[in-house]
Amino acid sequence: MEYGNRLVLAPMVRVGTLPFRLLAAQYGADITYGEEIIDHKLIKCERRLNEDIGSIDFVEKGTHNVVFRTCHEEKNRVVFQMGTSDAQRALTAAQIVCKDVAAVDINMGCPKSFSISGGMGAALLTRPELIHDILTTLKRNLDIPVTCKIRLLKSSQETVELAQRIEKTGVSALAVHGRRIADRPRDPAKWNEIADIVAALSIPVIANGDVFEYDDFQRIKVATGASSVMVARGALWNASVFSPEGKVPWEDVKVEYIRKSILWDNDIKSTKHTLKEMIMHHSCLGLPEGKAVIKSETLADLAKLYGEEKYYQFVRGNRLLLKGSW
Ligand SMILES: Cc1cc2nc3c(=O)[nH]c(=O)nc-3n(C[C@H](O)[C@H](O)[C@H](O)COP(=O)(O)O)c2cc1C
Repeated sequence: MEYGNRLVLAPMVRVGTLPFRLLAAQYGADITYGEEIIDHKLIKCERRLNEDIGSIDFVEKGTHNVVFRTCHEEKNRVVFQMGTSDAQRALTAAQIVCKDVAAVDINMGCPKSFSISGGMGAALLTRPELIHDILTTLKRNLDIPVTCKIRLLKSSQETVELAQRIEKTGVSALAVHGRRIADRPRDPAKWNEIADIVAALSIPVIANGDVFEYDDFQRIKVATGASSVMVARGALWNASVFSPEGKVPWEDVKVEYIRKSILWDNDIKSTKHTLKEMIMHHSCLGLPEGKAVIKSETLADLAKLYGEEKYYQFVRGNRLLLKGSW
């Protein structure tokens, strides 16, 4: 996997499932991260080939609960992001998916109490020995690239020192979200502090924070010196942000996303969540469209709401025929 000069879809919980990753790739994303999945959860899963839709599913044993779904088409660009606080457990989990993904990334930036109380996400930032243990264990035992994603520490110097320690573990790249743990999404990302890290490291740094337009890719590259850029909210609100030809209207992106959700039989909760985020940004959930999305219980309901019943029926009726084109 090449980490230089890439446009990257950021990991996003409940958003970054297979249809959204394929959507971002269709518009130009080179690397697409999956949503963070906790190691404990993955360890309970078994790999199943889903003959009906042509996907590879990691399903909680004894259930039909799909924890991670991928497909052959994205094998060379999908990054599995994991939440962990333990090297051995992280390895056991990574070994379950490593043959079906392009790379494994460890989330070291999540500030949510769920992550912190479990010693995961941003909690790792204060434990460099544990970071070292996790990354070197994965690196030694996996044949695919290992990376991690961090936030900024209190001072630029502290972040640079940590980044240098991370580089020494042999990771292939480092993604840096240019905010501190206590910062809110509305606080501006500190591109200048990402620049300090880029200057101090030899491995590719993936700059992340406040990219909303295609032109911002160039702006953040110039400001940070990073050649690769990661986008979260800009992509969530309009996945065509990756397109050099400029954005297409968000309504069109939305319908394309619904079609992909139908095609890949996405978890309705994920599809609804993603649609709600789009609608909240561009319109208002209190209007009829938002209310109808909230009320929808199945992909069939959403297909009906957006006039995609024919497509829904076509996909249901032609699964076997379509498989050849996946
Ligand atoms: C809906 C949503 C879900 C997110 N989930 C994750 C996640 O699973 N793992 C992670 O490392 N960061 C997660 N983040 C943080 C983003 O990956 C990214 O670092 C942050 O939003 C800053 O990028 P942006 O300014 O382009 O939004 C999430 C962000 C959003 C908006």
